[in-house]
Amino acid sequence: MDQGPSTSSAGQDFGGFVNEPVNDHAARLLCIVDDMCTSDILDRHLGFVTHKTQEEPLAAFSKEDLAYLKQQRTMYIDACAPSSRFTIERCAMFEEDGGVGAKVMAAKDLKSGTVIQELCGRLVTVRESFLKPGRNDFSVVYSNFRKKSQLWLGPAAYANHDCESNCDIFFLRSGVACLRTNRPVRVGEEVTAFYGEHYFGANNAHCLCATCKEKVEGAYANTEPPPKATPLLHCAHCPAKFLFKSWLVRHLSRHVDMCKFSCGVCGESFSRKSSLNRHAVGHDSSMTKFPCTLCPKSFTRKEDAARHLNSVHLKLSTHHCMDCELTFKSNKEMQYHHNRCHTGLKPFACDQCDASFHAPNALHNHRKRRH
Ligand SMILES: C[S@@+](CC[C@H](N)C(=O)[O-])C[C@H]1O[C@@H](n2cnc3c(N)ncnc32)[C@H](O)[C@@H]1O
Repeated sequence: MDQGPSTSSAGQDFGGFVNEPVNDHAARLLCIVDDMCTSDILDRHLGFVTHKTQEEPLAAFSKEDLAYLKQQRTMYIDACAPSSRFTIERCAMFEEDGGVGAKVMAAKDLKSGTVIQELCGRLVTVRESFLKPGRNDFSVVYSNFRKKSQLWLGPAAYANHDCESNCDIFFLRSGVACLRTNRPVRVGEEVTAFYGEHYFGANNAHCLCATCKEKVEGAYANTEPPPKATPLLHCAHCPAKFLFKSWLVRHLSRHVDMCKFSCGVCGESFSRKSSLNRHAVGHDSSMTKFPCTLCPKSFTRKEDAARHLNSVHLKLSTHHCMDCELTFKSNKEMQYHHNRCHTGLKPFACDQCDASFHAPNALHNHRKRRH
Protein backbone atom coordinates (compact mmCIF):
# COMPACT_ATOMS: atom_id res chain seq x y z
CA MET A 1 0.00 0.00 0.00
CA ASP A 2 1.57 3.29 -1.06
CA GLN A 3 1.28 6.15 1.34
CA GLY A 4 2.42 9.59 0.26
CA PRO A 5 2.69 12.45 2.69
CA SER A 6 -0.84 13.66 2.02
CA THR A 7 -2.45 10.71 3.81
CA SER A 8 -0.36 11.12 6.95
CA SER A 9 -3.00 13.00 8.87
CA ALA A 10 -2.54 12.61 12.58
CA GLY A 11 0.96 11.33 13.23
CA GLN A 12 3.55 14.07 12.86
CA ASP A 13 6.19 11.35 13.13
CA PHE A 14 4.47 9.48 10.29
CA GLY A 15 3.78 6.35 12.27
CA GLY A 16 7.30 5.92 13.51
CA PHE A 17 9.16 6.56 10.27
CA VAL A 18 11.39 9.44 11.34
CA ASN A 19 14.94 8.28 12.09
CA GLU A 20 13.57 4.91 13.05
CA PRO A 21 16.33 2.30 12.92
CA VAL A 22 15.33 -0.64 10.75
CA ASN A 23 15.16 -3.59 13.06
CA ASP A 24 14.44 -7.14 11.93
CA HIS A 25 13.75 -8.22 15.51
CA ALA A 26 10.87 -5.76 15.78
CA ALA A 27 9.43 -7.03 12.48
CA ARG A 28 9.81 -10.66 13.56
CA LEU A 29 8.20 -9.95 16.90
CA LEU A 30 5.25 -8.22 15.24
CA CYS A 31 4.77 -11.22 12.91
CA ILE A 32 4.92 -13.67 15.82
CA VAL A 33 2.52 -11.80 18.10
CA ASP A 34 0.12 -11.15 15.22
CA ASP A 35 0.05 -14.84 14.28
CA MET A 36 -0.64 -15.67 17.94
CA CYS A 37 -3.44 -13.11 18.21
CA THR A 38 -5.15 -14.10 14.97
CA SER A 39 -5.03 -17.79 16.03
CA ASP A 40 -6.29 -17.13 19.55
CA ILE A 41 -8.83 -14.42 18.91
CA LEU A 42 -9.75 -13.77 15.28
CA ASP A 43 -9.71 -17.36 13.98
CA ARG A 44 -11.81 -18.60 16.90
CA HIS A 45 -14.22 -15.75 16.29
CA LEU A 46 -14.43 -16.50 12.54
CA GLY A 47 -14.22 -20.30 12.69
CA PHE A 48 -11.44 -20.59 10.12
CA VAL A 49 -7.70 -20.01 9.91
CA THR A 50 -6.76 -16.61 8.52
CA HIS A 51 -3.45 -15.54 7.01
CA LYS A 52 -0.30 -16.37 8.99
CA THR A 53 3.20 -14.94 8.49
CA GLN A 54 4.61 -18.30 9.69
CA GLU A 55 7.49 -16.60 11.49
CA GLU A 56 9.37 -19.10 13.75
CA PRO A 57 8.22 -18.70 17.37
CA LEU A 58 10.61 -17.09 19.89
CA ALA A 59 12.26 -19.41 22.40
CA ALA A 60 11.18 -17.11 25.22
CA PHE A 61 9.30 -13.85 25.61
CA SER A 62 10.82 -10.95 27.55
CA LYS A 63 8.64 -8.73 29.76
CA GLU A 64 8.59 -6.12 26.95
CA ASP A 65 7.60 -8.75 24.37
CA LEU A 66 4.70 -9.83 26.58
CA ALA A 67 3.53 -6.23 26.95
CA TYR A 68 3.70 -5.90 23.15
CA LEU A 69 1.67 -9.10 22.74
CA LYS A 70 -0.91 -7.75 25.18
CA GLN A 71 -1.29 -4.55 23.14
CA GLN A 72 -1.77 -6.50 19.91
CA ARG A 73 -4.32 -8.78 21.64
CA THR A 74 -6.26 -5.71 22.77
CA MET A 75 -6.54 -4.56 19.12
CA TYR A 76 -8.13 -7.87 18.10
CA ILE A 77 -10.34 -8.10 21.20
CA ASP A 78 -11.68 -4.58 20.50
CA ALA A 79 -12.13 -5.42 16.81
CA CYS A 80 -14.18 -8.56 17.62
CA ALA A 81 -16.20 -6.89 20.41
CA PRO A 82 -19.96 -6.51 19.82
CA SER A 83 -19.54 -2.73 20.10
CA SER A 84 -17.09 -2.63 17.18
CA ARG A 85 -18.22 -0.55 14.20
CA PHE A 86 -17.20 -3.28 11.77
CA THR A 87 -17.07 -7.05 11.48
CA ILE A 88 -14.37 -9.20 9.93
CA GLU A 89 -15.87 -11.87 7.69
CA ARG A 90 -14.80 -14.62 5.32
CA CYS A 91 -13.93 -13.41 1.82
CA ALA A 92 -13.61 -15.86 -1.06
CA MET A 93 -13.10 -13.18 -3.68
CA PHE A 94 -9.34 -13.45 -4.17
CA GLU A 95 -7.68 -16.64 -5.34
CA GLU A 96 -4.40 -15.37 -3.88
CA ASP A 97 -5.88 -15.66 -0.36
CA GLY A 98 -6.09 -19.44 -0.86
CA GLY A 99 -9.76 -19.72 0.13
CA VAL A 100 -9.03 -18.46 3.65
CA GLY A 101 -9.28 -14.72 3.10
CA ALA A 102 -11.20 -12.21 5.13
CA LYS A 103 -12.75 -8.78 4.57
CA VAL A 104 -14.04 -5.94 6.72
CA MET A 105 -17.73 -5.00 6.67
CA ALA A 106 -19.33 -1.94 8.26
CA ALA A 107 -21.57 -2.93 11.19
CA LYS A 108 -22.91 0.62 11.59
CA ASP A 109 -23.54 3.61 9.35
CA LEU A 110 -20.38 5.76 9.41
CA LYS A 111 -20.19 9.44 8.53
CA SER A 112 -17.46 10.74 6.26
CA GLY A 113 -14.32 11.49 8.30
CA THR A 114 -15.00 8.86 10.99
CA VAL A 115 -11.75 7.63 12.52
CA ILE A 116 -12.38 3.92 13.09
CA GLN A 117 -9.89 3.56 15.92
CA GLU A 118 -10.67 -0.10 16.54
CA LEU A 119 -9.84 -0.89 12.87
CA CYS A 120 -6.13 -0.41 13.46
CA GLY A 121 -2.78 -2.14 13.11
CA ARG A 122 0.78 -1.80 14.28
CA LEU A 123 3.43 -0.53 11.87
CA VAL A 124 7.04 -1.67 11.85
CA THR A 125 9.65 -0.61 9.30
CA VAL A 126 11.18 -3.53 7.46
CA ARG A 127 14.08 -4.18 5.12
CA GLU A 128 12.99 -5.44 1.71
CA SER A 129 15.06 -8.58 2.41
CA PHE A 130 12.82 -9.38 5.39
CA LEU A 131 9.74 -9.65 3.20
CA LYS A 132 9.02 -13.12 1.79
CA PRO A 133 6.53 -12.84 -1.09
CA GLY A 134 3.28 -14.62 -0.40
CA ARG A 135 4.29 -15.35 3.18
CA ASN A 136 4.80 -12.30 5.37
CA ASP A 137 4.17 -9.48 2.86
CA PHE A 138 0.40 -9.62 2.86
CA SER A 139 0.03 -6.24 4.57
CA VAL A 140 2.81 -3.81 3.67
CA VAL A 141 2.49 -0.04 3.59
CA TYR A 142 4.99 1.69 1.33
CA SER A 143 5.80 5.37 1.72
CA ASN A 144 6.69 6.94 -1.63
CA PHE A 145 7.71 9.98 0.33
CA ARG A 146 10.19 8.28 2.65
CA LYS A 147 10.96 5.28 0.45
CA LYS A 148 10.36 2.80 3.22
CA SER A 149 8.17 -0.25 3.66
CA GLN A 150 6.33 -1.01 6.86
CA LEU A 151 4.49 -4.13 7.90
CA TRP A 152 1.00 -3.17 9.05
CA LEU A 153 -0.50 -5.96 11.11
CA GLY A 154 -3.68 -5.97 13.12
CA PRO A 155 -7.42 -5.99 12.36
CA ALA A 156 -6.92 -3.25 9.70
CA ALA A 157 -4.82 -5.66 7.61
CA TYR A 158 -8.05 -7.44 6.66
CA ALA A 159 -9.38 -4.42 4.75
CA ASN A 160 -9.15 -5.20 1.03
CA HIS A 161 -8.06 -2.75 -1.65
CA ASP A 162 -10.56 -0.85 -3.80
CA CYS A 163 -9.50 1.62 -6.48
CA GLU A 164 -12.20 3.97 -5.15
CA SER A 165 -11.81 3.00 -1.50
CA ASN A 166 -14.13 4.39 1.15
CA CYS A 167 -11.30 4.78 3.71
CA ASP A 168 -7.80 6.24 4.00
CA ILE A 169 -5.01 5.32 6.35
CA PHE A 170 -4.97 7.55 9.43
CA PHE A 171 -1.93 7.62 11.71
CA LEU A 172 -3.17 7.42 15.29
CA ARG A 173 0.11 7.53 17.17
CA SER A 174 3.70 6.45 16.68
CA GLY A 175 3.67 3.01 15.10
CA VAL A 176 -0.13 2.61 15.02
CA ALA A 177 -2.45 3.46 12.13
CA CYS A 178 -6.16 2.89 11.61
CA LEU A 179 -8.68 3.60 8.86
CA ARG A 180 -10.75 6.77 8.45
CA THR A 181 -13.78 6.97 6.17
CA ASN A 182 -13.47 9.40 3.24
CA ARG A 183 -17.21 9.31 2.46
CA PRO A 184 -20.32 8.04 4.24
CA VAL A 185 -20.27 4.25 4.60
CA ARG A 186 -23.55 2.37 5.06
CA VAL A 187 -24.01 -0.63 7.33
CA GLY A 188 -23.26 -3.83 5.37
CA GLU A 189 -20.89 -2.08 2.96
CA GLU A 190 -17.34 -3.41 2.64
CA VAL A 191 -14.72 -1.19 4.29
CA THR A 192 -11.83 -0.76 1.86
CA ALA A 193 -8.47 1.01 1.62
CA PHE A 194 -6.38 2.19 -1.32
CA TYR A 195 -3.12 0.20 -1.37
CA GLY A 196 -1.45 2.22 -4.14
CA GLU A 197 -1.39 2.91 -7.88
CA HIS A 198 0.73 -0.14 -8.75
CA TYR A 199 0.11 -2.60 -5.90
CA PHE A 200 -1.55 -5.16 -8.16
CA GLY A 201 0.85 -4.78 -11.10
CA ALA A 202 1.44 -1.68 -13.25
CA ASN A 203 -1.63 0.58 -12.98
CA ASN A 204 -3.25 -2.16 -10.88
CA ALA A 205 -3.82 -4.23 -14.00
CA HIS A 206 -4.47 -7.32 -11.84
CA CYS A 207 -6.80 -5.63 -9.38
CA LEU A 208 -10.00 -7.54 -8.64
CA CYS A 209 -11.83 -4.85 -6.67
CA ALA A 210 -15.55 -4.12 -7.01
CA THR A 211 -14.85 -0.77 -8.70
CA CYS A 212 -12.67 -2.40 -11.37
CA LYS A 213 -15.38 -4.99 -11.90
CA GLU A 214 -18.04 -2.35 -12.36
CA LYS A 215 -15.84 -0.26 -14.69
CA VAL A 216 -14.41 -3.32 -16.51
CA GLU A 217 -10.91 -2.25 -15.50
CA GLY A 218 -7.95 -3.92 -13.73
CA ALA A 219 -8.14 -7.70 -14.03
CA TYR A 220 -11.60 -7.38 -15.61
CA ALA A 221 -10.38 -5.25 -18.53
CA ASN A 222 -10.65 -6.87 -21.94
CA THR A 223 -7.37 -5.37 -23.15
CA GLU A 224 -5.12 -8.36 -22.54
CA PRO A 225 -4.82 -10.98 -25.27
CA PRO A 226 -6.46 -14.23 -24.17
CA PRO A 227 -4.04 -16.11 -21.93
CA LYS A 228 -2.00 -18.70 -23.83
CA ALA A 229 -3.17 -22.09 -22.62
CA THR A 230 -0.29 -23.74 -20.75
CA PRO A 231 -0.04 -27.38 -21.78
CA LEU A 232 -0.94 -29.35 -18.68
CA LEU A 233 0.28 -32.84 -17.86
CA HIS A 234 -2.59 -35.24 -17.21
CA CYS A 235 -2.55 -37.94 -14.59
CA ALA A 236 -3.45 -41.30 -16.16
CA HIS A 237 -5.36 -42.45 -13.07
CA CYS A 238 -7.53 -39.48 -12.09
CA PRO A 239 -8.68 -36.10 -13.52
CA ALA A 240 -5.73 -34.20 -11.99
CA LYS A 241 -3.61 -31.97 -14.27
CA PHE A 242 -0.23 -30.44 -13.50
CA LEU A 243 1.96 -27.64 -14.72
CA PHE A 244 5.28 -29.37 -13.99
CA LYS A 245 6.48 -32.92 -14.49
CA SER A 246 7.91 -33.05 -10.96
CA TRP A 247 4.45 -32.27 -9.55
CA LEU A 248 2.87 -35.03 -11.63
CA VAL A 249 5.58 -37.51 -10.53
CA ARG A 250 5.00 -36.65 -6.90
CA HIS A 251 1.25 -36.98 -7.36
CA LEU A 252 1.59 -40.37 -9.10
CA SER A 253 3.11 -41.88 -5.97
CA ARG A 254 -0.36 -41.49 -4.40
CA HIS A 255 -1.82 -43.97 -6.86
CA VAL A 256 0.92 -46.55 -6.30
CA ASP A 257 0.97 -47.35 -2.63
CA MET A 258 -0.16 -44.74 -0.18
CA CYS A 259 1.52 -46.34 2.83
CA LYS A 260 4.73 -47.99 1.79
CA PHE A 261 6.91 -46.82 4.71
CA SER A 262 5.96 -48.37 8.03
CA CYS A 263 7.39 -47.66 11.46
CA GLY A 264 9.31 -50.57 12.99
CA VAL A 265 8.25 -49.56 16.52
CA CYS A 266 4.50 -48.98 16.31
CA GLY A 267 3.59 -50.16 12.79
CA GLU A 268 2.07 -46.84 11.64
CA SER A 269 2.45 -46.42 7.86
CA PHE A 270 3.37 -43.38 5.78
CA SER A 271 3.39 -42.51 2.11
CA ARG A 272 6.71 -40.62 2.37
CA LYS A 273 10.01 -41.61 3.91
CA SER A 274 10.43 -38.09 5.33
CA SER A 275 7.09 -38.46 7.18
CA LEU A 276 8.21 -41.79 8.62
CA ASN A 277 11.54 -40.27 9.72
CA ARG A 278 9.75 -37.38 11.42
CA HIS A 279 7.42 -39.82 13.13
CA ALA A 280 10.26 -42.16 14.20
CA VAL A 281 12.07 -39.52 16.25
CA GLY A 282 8.93 -39.37 18.40
CA HIS A 283 9.95 -42.81 19.73
CA ASP A 284 13.39 -41.55 20.74
CA SER A 285 13.02 -39.85 24.11
CA SER A 286 16.49 -38.23 23.90
CA MET A 287 15.29 -36.16 20.91
CA THR A 288 11.85 -35.07 22.09
CA LYS A 289 12.26 -31.86 24.01
CA PHE A 290 8.67 -30.58 23.83
CA PRO A 291 6.29 -32.71 25.89
CA CYS A 292 2.52 -32.29 25.68
CA THR A 293 1.22 -30.86 28.93
CA LEU A 294 -1.92 -33.00 28.77
CA CYS A 295 -0.71 -36.45 27.68
CA PRO A 296 2.54 -38.49 27.61
CA LYS A 297 3.35 -37.61 23.98
CA SER A 298 6.53 -35.67 23.28
CA PHE A 299 7.75 -33.78 20.19
CA THR A 300 11.01 -32.64 18.62
CA ARG A 301 9.52 -29.37 17.40
CA LYS A 302 7.61 -26.81 19.41
CA GLU A 303 5.16 -26.27 16.51
CA ASP A 304 4.32 -29.99 16.45
CA ALA A 305 3.60 -29.97 20.20
CA ALA A 306 1.33 -26.93 19.74
CA ARG A 307 -0.41 -28.51 16.74
CA HIS A 308 -1.00 -31.71 18.70
CA LEU A 309 -2.40 -29.76 21.68
CA ASN A 310 -4.72 -27.76 19.43
CA SER A 311 -6.05 -30.62 17.37
CA VAL A 312 -6.09 -33.54 19.83
CA HIS A 313 -6.92 -31.82 23.11
CA LEU A 314 -8.44 -28.43 22.31
CA LYS A 315 -10.25 -29.72 19.19
CA LEU A 316 -9.38 -26.52 17.35
CA SER A 317 -8.63 -26.60 13.62
CA THR A 318 -8.33 -30.35 13.27
CA HIS A 319 -7.41 -30.66 9.63
CA HIS A 320 -3.73 -30.09 9.25
CA CYS A 321 -1.84 -29.90 6.06
CA MET A 322 0.44 -32.89 5.58
CA ASP A 323 3.18 -30.71 4.11
CA CYS A 324 3.27 -27.60 6.29
CA GLU A 325 2.15 -26.42 9.69
CA LEU A 326 -1.11 -24.79 8.61
CA THR A 327 -4.34 -26.16 10.02
CA PHE A 328 -7.86 -25.81 8.66
CA LYS A 329 -11.37 -25.99 9.95
CA SER A 330 -12.51 -28.45 7.33
CA ASN A 331 -10.91 -31.17 5.26
CA LYS A 332 -12.04 -29.42 2.08
CA GLU A 333 -10.28 -26.17 3.00
CA MET A 334 -7.13 -28.14 3.82
CA GLN A 335 -7.35 -29.98 0.50
CA TYR A 336 -7.77 -26.74 -1.50
CA HIS A 337 -4.77 -25.23 0.29
CA HIS A 338 -2.76 -28.40 -0.36
CA ASN A 339 -3.70 -28.33 -4.05
CA ARG A 340 -2.67 -24.74 -4.38
CA CYS A 341 0.49 -24.59 -2.32
CA HIS A 342 1.99 -28.08 -2.47
CA THR A 343 0.87 -30.30 -5.34
CA GLY A 344 -0.39 -27.84 -7.94
CA LEU A 345 -3.36 -30.16 -8.32
CA LYS A 346 -6.14 -28.44 -10.29
CA PRO A 347 -9.13 -30.77 -10.23
CA PHE A 348 -11.76 -28.07 -10.92
CA ALA A 349 -11.79 -27.71 -14.70
CA CYS A 350 -13.66 -25.04 -16.64
CA ASP A 351 -16.14 -26.54 -19.10
CA GLN A 352 -15.71 -23.62 -21.53
CA CYS A 353 -11.92 -23.47 -21.89
CA ASP A 354 -8.75 -25.33 -20.92
CA ALA A 355 -8.29 -23.65 -17.54
CA SER A 356 -8.46 -25.61 -14.31
CA PHE A 357 -8.21 -24.57 -10.68
CA HIS A 358 -7.24 -25.73 -7.22
CA ALA A 359 -10.60 -24.86 -5.61
CA PRO A 360 -14.20 -24.31 -6.68
CA ASN A 361 -14.20 -20.62 -5.72
CA ALA A 362 -11.23 -20.02 -8.04
CA LEU A 363 -13.13 -21.73 -10.86
CA HIS A 364 -16.20 -19.66 -10.05
CA ASN A 365 -14.17 -16.39 -10.17
CA HIS A 366 -12.61 -17.45 -13.46
CA ARG A 367 -16.04 -18.21 -15.01
CA LYS A 368 -17.32 -14.84 -13.89
CA ARG A 369 -14.28 -12.99 -15.24
CA ARG A 370 -13.63 -14.76 -18.52
CA HIS A 371 -16.90 -16.21 -19.79
C1 LIG B 1 -3.88 -6.80 3.36
S1 LIG B 1 -4.53 -8.30 2.78
C2 LIG B 1 -6.25 -8.01 2.80
C3 LIG B 1 -6.99 -9.13 3.47
C4 LIG B 1 -7.04 -10.39 2.67
N1 LIG B 1 -8.32 -10.51 2.00
C5 LIG B 1 -6.76 -11.57 3.57
O1 LIG B 1 -7.68 -12.14 4.13
O2 LIG B 1 -5.60 -11.91 3.78
C6 LIG B 1 -4.07 -8.15 1.08
C7 LIG B 1 -4.39 -9.35 0.22
O3 LIG B 1 -5.79 -9.40 -0.06
C8 LIG B 1 -6.03 -9.70 -1.44
N2 LIG B 1 -6.64 -8.51 -2.06
C9 LIG B 1 -7.14 -7.47 -1.38
N3 LIG B 1 -7.67 -6.56 -2.24
C10 LIG B 1 -7.49 -7.05 -3.49
C11 LIG B 1 -7.80 -6.57 -4.79
N4 LIG B 1 -8.43 -5.42 -4.99
N5 LIG B 1 -7.45 -7.33 -5.86
C12 LIG B 1 -6.82 -8.52 -5.68
N6 LIG B 1 -6.48 -9.03 -4.47
C13 LIG B 1 -6.83 -8.30 -3.38
C14 LIG B 1 -4.69 -10.06 -2.03
O4 LIG B 1 -4.50 -11.44 -1.84
C15 LIG B 1 -3.73 -9.28 -1.14
O5 LIG B 1 -2.46 -9.85 -1.12
